[in-house]
Amino acid sequence: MPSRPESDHGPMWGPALPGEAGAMSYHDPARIPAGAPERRASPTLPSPILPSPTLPPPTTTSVPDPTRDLVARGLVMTYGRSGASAGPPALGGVDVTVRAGESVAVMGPSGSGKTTLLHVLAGILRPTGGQVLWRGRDVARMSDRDRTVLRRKDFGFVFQQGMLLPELPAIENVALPLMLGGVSRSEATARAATLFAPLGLSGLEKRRPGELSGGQAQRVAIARALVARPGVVFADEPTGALDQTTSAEVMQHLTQLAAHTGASLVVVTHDENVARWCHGVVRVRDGRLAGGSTTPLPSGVTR
Ligand SMILES: Nc1ncnc2c1ncn2[C@@H]1O[C@H](COP(=O)(O)OP(=O)(O)OP(=O)(O)O)[C@@H](O)[C@H]1O
Repeated sequence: MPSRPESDHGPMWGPALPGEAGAMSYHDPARIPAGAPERRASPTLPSPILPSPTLPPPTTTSVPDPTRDLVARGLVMTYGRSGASAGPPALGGVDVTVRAGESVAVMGPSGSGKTTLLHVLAGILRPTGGQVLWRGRDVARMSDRDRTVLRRKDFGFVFQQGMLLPELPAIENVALPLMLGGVSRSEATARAATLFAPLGLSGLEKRRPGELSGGQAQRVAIARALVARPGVVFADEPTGALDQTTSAEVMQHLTQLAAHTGASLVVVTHDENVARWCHGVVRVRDGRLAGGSTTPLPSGVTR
């Protein structure tokens, strides 16, 4: 059994090592330190839609690795002008680590800062303070142009309504991120086509988004988010417009395809049934992690 060092680094995203003396169990809420992401039991998977992931299982080390993981420290986000007219911060000092290849659900009441956190992690919003470390770079300090390139190359996105381009057939919606990255139309379309069968979308390649059901459209959006093999997929209420059964199917496809390609996953959701599909849960209240503790920086990383 691999050894897990006694951790002074707070949240650990590696799977609990059952039976190991002193190992933190993510399945026992009483043993989770304040502010640490909860570790979730795996949902019972129906029969797999995709082949099993061929990549190594998620890391079991406890110290975040900013060269592989998405590591955010001390995130502060205040909308509007600074000074007296500024409202309370939407994020008031949040630390989150999303380990390579793992999935995390972000939960919390309406207005607690979930979407703001997702947008800051994904480089859509520049935070007022703090760091977002991704593959050795601080996303928060990149130029607008570099963040645009980063979002296109390294990140994928799924939104509540899919946000597919209504005038394009499904296959072209999926191929689009590749074409924007310089891949030829024929190769992009061929690569996009390989995702339709695993996602249960065979035969729907030429349909326009308006001719798809909500669940089918979200599966097309999942294909589009993952076709360029991003390092992280960000999903904001990806099942918010779906019924429970369709929602479970979409989450199964999303988590399986992410695992198959090795992508990490950040899912904002109000739904505990959606969060069950993720390795861990971060709870946000009033712009802070519920419990309020912060995670020390990994060694070698400075604020
Ligand atoms: N563009 C904006 N300008 C000003 N304030 C904003 C903006 N976007 C969000 N806020 C405020 O920031 C806080 C957090 O909003 P956010 O959308 O992140 O919450 P949320 O948890 O995602 O909410 P919901 O679950 O309702 O979508 C709220 O008080 C909100 O009013």
